[in-house]
Amino acid sequence: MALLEVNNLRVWDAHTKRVIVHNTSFTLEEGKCLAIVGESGSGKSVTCRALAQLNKKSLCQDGEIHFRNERLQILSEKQMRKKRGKNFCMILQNGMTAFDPSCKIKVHLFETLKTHLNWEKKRSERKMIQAMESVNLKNAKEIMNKYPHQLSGGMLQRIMIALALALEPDIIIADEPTTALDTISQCEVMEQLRKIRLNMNCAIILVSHDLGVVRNIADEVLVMKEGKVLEKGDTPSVFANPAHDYTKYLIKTRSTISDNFIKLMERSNLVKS
Ligand SMILES: Nc1ncnc2c1ncn2[C@@H]1O[C@H](COP(=O)(O)OP(=O)(O)OP(=O)(O)O)[C@@H](O)[C@H]1O
Repeated sequence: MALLEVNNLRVWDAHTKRVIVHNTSFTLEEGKCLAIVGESGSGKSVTCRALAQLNKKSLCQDGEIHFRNERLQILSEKQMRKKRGKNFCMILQNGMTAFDPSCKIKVHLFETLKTHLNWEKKRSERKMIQAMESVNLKNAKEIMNKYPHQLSGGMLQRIMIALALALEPDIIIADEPTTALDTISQCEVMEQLRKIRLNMNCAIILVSHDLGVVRNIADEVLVMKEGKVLEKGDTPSVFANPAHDYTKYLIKTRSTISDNFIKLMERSNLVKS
């Protein structure tokens, strides 16, 4: 049984009737990493948000999404809210937008852990210190007392990953989690994601423009263009024998950026053996 099964997912704009995601189907197995690739505007983020039913109200969706055989569309918003965080955890492009700028980091963290796990502050603090240390955030207590603008993009991204560690979700949906980061932080964030997966057997849906990273981390790849799935398959096969010219084009043009990145990972012994 697949952890997540998506059948004929379709998303459209209720006002313009424009279809943004066309009849998309895929499955995600327990503990596996599925990468969604495609150029800007191809519908990757809208697809990810549709899974967690987090698109704007002006976007409608149909099709079927089963999580552990449970059909998500029939759940109420309250039931769905419980699933987000505990079962699905989203790590977004820009950590800054995930946090309320007027609150200290700890407020967001403790509220999230209270909502999903019903933990009291003390327990949340203990768990977050442990999780933050495991993603190389030293002085966790001090960091939690800061406001988002007082921390770097890389730190905020790692805090989101630490929160995911604490929540122990079944699926992490990471939508271009390293876009806003410098190369060193990108490398660290990807490594942390891989660690989470290894240590918690957590499945990952990774949206990335960087085909070098995808090749390195993903078990399966889904190629999207103009809201349609052009190609999907296991990573080595897609890279060795891309069926579509568009996939060939992406592999050719989107892998070079990551050469330095891969070298850096190799140097730090972070590349998958
Ligand atoms: N709330 C919305 N209302 C109407 N159209 C939207 C909305 N959100 C996204 N779109 C449109 O849906 C299409 C797909 O957007 P999406 O953000 O999923 O692309 P993407 O592949 O993730 O791109 P990028 O790589 O740049 O993040 C785009 O044309 C975008 O303008």
